[in-house]
Amino acid sequence: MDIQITGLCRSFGRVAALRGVDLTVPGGMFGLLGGNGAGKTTLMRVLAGVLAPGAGRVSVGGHDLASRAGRLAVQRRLGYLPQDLGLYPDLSPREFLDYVALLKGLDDTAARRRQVGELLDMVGLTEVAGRRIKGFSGGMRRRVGIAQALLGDPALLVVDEPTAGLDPEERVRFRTLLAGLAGRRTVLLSTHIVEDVAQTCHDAAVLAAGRVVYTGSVAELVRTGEGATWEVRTAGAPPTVGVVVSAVSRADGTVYRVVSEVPPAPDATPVAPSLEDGYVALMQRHTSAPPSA
Ligand SMILES: Nc1ncnc2c1ncn2[C@@H]1O[C@H](COP(=O)(O)OP(=O)(O)OP(=O)(O)O)[C@@H](O)[C@H]1O
Repeated sequence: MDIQITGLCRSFGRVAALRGVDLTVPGGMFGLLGGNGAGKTTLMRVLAGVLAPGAGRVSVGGHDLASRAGRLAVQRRLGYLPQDLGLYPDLSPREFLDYVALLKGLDDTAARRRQVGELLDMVGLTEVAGRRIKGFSGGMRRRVGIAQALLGDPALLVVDEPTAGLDPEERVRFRTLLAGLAGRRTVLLSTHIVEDVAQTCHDAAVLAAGRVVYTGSVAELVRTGEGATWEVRTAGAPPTVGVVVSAVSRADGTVYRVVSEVPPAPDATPVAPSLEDGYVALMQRHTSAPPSA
């Protein structure tokens, strides 16, 4: 289910959260990156029909979100995992999913139970399906969250910061689960964890201050860091030019990885960029460019 967004604006009082977003999401798994306050959650909430769009046009699977009929049509085919999904701690995942399925209008008891069972299986919670959610780890709770979003087999899955706060093992497991879901549906993954996008998405967009500053392939975003990623070995002070993205301390000094348009030190060595380097280079160029109207 493709998404076409043109000139989308959305404000909260005097705060302009989205300031003319133009974006096309073709399908498959698509990453939406951006720092705190960039507008990611606002965009997700507009797409999920939780917030009405301000100015601009948003079309999802050919349905225009400006009309109530369009929003309803999209909501029927959309699953949403918000950043702060409230789970009922005293329910088991089976009870919780059954409850959400009822709210979503799955009235046929046998079909509902079958679907809940299949989803519990898909997210790897069958063995704990009868236990109370309150004893679950962060990763298990997110898996309950993704299962509720998948009720009704939506063609579009909108997932907001799903791996924040998870330990590395849970994070890897959760993002692999998401990537597997993208086979036959569109998954829009909003995150500020660059590595999650690097490992799961072919295409991505970057939001900054309510605008799209990059949209295209992840490989191309990595290339933004080419010629601007360096290593500096020193026993002295850290480089003051560019952005230090990592510092590995060793017995003979520290190796700094630096993103900078110019060599950050006379003996700096150019290195191949990662997605994080490309992202930092993009943000650097964006913030040093004169503001557009
Ligand atoms: N309900 C609201 N009322 C007032 N301001 C809001 C509201 N929601 C978002 N904002 C503001 O809009 C801007 C964009 O916020 P948003 O939550 O969309 O960004 P984000 O990219 O998701 O950030 P984060 O990664 O921190 O969640 C911020 O300045 C935020 O303070």
